[in-house]
Amino acid sequence: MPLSVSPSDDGKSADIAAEQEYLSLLYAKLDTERDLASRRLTEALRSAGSGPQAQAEREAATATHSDRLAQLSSVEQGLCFGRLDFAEGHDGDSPIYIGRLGLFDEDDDYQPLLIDWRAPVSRPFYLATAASPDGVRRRRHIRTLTRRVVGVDDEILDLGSAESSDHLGLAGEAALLAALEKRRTGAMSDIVATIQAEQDRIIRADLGGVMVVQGGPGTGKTAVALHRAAYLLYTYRRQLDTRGVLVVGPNSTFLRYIGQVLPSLGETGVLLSTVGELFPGLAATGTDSPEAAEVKGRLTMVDVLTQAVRDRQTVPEDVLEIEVEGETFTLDRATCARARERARSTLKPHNVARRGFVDELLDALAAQSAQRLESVVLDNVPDIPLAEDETDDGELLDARDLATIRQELAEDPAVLAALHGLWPKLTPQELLADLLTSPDRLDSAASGHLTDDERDVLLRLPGSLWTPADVPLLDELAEQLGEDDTEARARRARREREEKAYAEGVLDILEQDEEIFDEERIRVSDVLDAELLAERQDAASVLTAAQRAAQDRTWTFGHVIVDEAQELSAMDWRILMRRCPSRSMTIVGDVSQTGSPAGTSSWADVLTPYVADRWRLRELTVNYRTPAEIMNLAAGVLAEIAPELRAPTSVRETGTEPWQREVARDAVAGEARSIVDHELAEVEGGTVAVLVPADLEGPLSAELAGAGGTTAEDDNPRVSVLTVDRAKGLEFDAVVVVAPDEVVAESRRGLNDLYVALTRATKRLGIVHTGPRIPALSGAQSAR
Ligand SMILES: Nc1ncnc2c1ncn2[C@@H]1O[C@H](COP(=O)(O)OP(=O)(O)OP(=O)(O)O)[C@@H](O)[C@H]1O
Repeated sequence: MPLSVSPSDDGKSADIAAEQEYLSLLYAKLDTERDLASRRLTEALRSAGSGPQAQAEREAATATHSDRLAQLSSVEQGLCFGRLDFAEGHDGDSPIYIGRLGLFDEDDDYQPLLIDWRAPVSRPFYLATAASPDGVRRRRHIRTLTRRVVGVDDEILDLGSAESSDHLGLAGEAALLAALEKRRTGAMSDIVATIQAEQDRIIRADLGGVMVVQGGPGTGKTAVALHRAAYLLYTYRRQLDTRGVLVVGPNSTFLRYIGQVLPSLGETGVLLSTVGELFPGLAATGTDSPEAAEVKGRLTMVDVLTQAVRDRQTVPEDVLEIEVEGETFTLDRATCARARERARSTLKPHNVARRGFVDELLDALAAQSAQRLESVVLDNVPDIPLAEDETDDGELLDARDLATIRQELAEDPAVLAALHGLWPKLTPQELLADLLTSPDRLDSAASGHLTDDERDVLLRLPGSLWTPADVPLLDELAEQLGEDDTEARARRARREREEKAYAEGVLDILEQDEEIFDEERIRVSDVLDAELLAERQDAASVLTAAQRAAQDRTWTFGHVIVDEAQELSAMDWRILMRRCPSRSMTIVGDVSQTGSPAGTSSWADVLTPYVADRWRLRELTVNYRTPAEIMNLAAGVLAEIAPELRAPTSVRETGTEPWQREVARDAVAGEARSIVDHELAEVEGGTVAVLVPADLEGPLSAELAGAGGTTAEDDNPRVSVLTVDRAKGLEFDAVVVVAPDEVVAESRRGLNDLYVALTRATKRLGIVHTGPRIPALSGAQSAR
């Protein structure tokens, strides 16, 4: 039975007063820590000293203190939210307080005043039950508003209460229900005070390997994924600080929605990104037709791109003539084909293998030039008898002369143009734009891989915007094309040599100091060598791993978390796997909510190519968002999508049934405002979403402009008009689904989009039919 909401007991004034005293002490401590961090930051910014060492130290200190300051400021709201009291005889009888970060008392041997929710000792707060109390006698949720305690909710964990406990096994029911009943603001909140046991086990799972979290709508997958990022950064700080954590979401609306959760947990070292943003310097602002996106997402595109690259490595039909300063040089087909074969056989990427191809053809041209020079000389110089000690090797030009000739040819514009024509140096953007705008190139590359119709959907006009589905293709090409970085590498090696020499100098100075003061001490060089020191200096850069990663296509992350993972195409998975060679990943999603035609309905299908069967599955089964009345209706739709799947169990009921009514298609826009105003009044300041088929989005957005006081610039609007794909992962207090038959008809995956639409509401759901009714929705009550 789902729970009903009952007003929590705020009458425990003595308890509240006692907790207030402790909370005030914690905030006083927080203020002291903040002052300290702020003073240290000011000192670091003012610190004198020039030279690379002083500068690196200043930057590192500035970064450390400003991070600390940001962390201390981010925990202002809800600093402490829990307390555990232990049974007699349990080691450490005194209660512990649990909060957003750890605070310690320096004057009392660093006794903990507040324990970070991620620390192992906090765990019983989330896991202890009456049946398995783990030494806990009482779990107390402390509710606060700004710095004031406004209520406490206690659970006594003894066997007597075990029998009466709810079958969902919820921890801290009163606090949980209070959190779930809150009006939605349009931005996701953290759940740190009310994480449930099945969620906690996922959040704290080991770092390594691939873990898939499958769960129905509203089971907290997104919340769990974000708290897991915070947990991993806390627990594996050293490992993850340098490589960072990547959280991938389906679109920028979703990323905005979840954007505040990690900062509110004091974590800023995470890169939030869509797949479409993973190619630095490129904005994928265009949109593909669903058909084009689906074709671009197929794995076979790797073969198409491989062929497209090979097609750019050409040889002349017969003989290529090159005019250099009035003389004609030639490259015949056989010479070029030989050079191409040898370059390809190195298996190096196109731009790197090009060097070998060019070298070989330059040799051929230089040999022609040398031959000509020699015959000119021989034709014009009379035979001179050799001296006794001379031999005739038949060569008039030595190696240096040949090198000069070759160099001159290599710089000649006509030669450069000819070599470029045969094997051009290419960027991914150049190649893909050429491919998608040229029917001939596309025909050649896609032959044997795509049908004519599939090729046609890929073709586009020159100058078209890049789309998110192009990004994995560009990334693939970046790998296949490579970069001829010979010069950049030489520069880097030079810089590294200089840094190492400098670091050796620093070590020498330190060692001299040590010799003077203490001959017995371990030497610096025993624990630190010059290479390590040089590396540290580099790592001391002020940029966080997430910031550096955002600028570097080849960056690999310490851990990757993928949300709404069911939507990703096979090509999306390729780019993500490339960013995470360690395969330390958390993948969350729901295969019954897949909307994208390129997405998946099987985790095994997408993962097997990368990790075979070495991935573990965890499931979430309780729906925290959608009340039972709405979920009952949605469950009918799920039964038609996948009869073998069970809808998650709703944690609460509201007593409000979903409503439905009919409105003529051409009257919907006219009726929209009164429907929305009614819903706004019902949710008393909460949010309302109108979910529509694509061609009603424009008219209804225009009609509802300004509804609920929403302006076009609002990041968190009170009223949103959205197609279902854009509402994925989001939630609203009231949802109105307009023209469900059209939503189903335009979805390439049948009823999945409708299932997503029905499960976005936290309180109220309405359905406006403009056409034939969908049988699975017959359970909704008729209204007005
Ligand atoms: N333990 C919890 N305590 C309080 N709120 C929770 C808890 N777990 C989940 N929620 C809330 O339930 C709602 C749904 O969570 P979330 O969006 O993470 O679900 P989801 O599984 O990602 O849903 P969907 O697949 O439908 O997008 C959110 O408002 C979230 O804050």
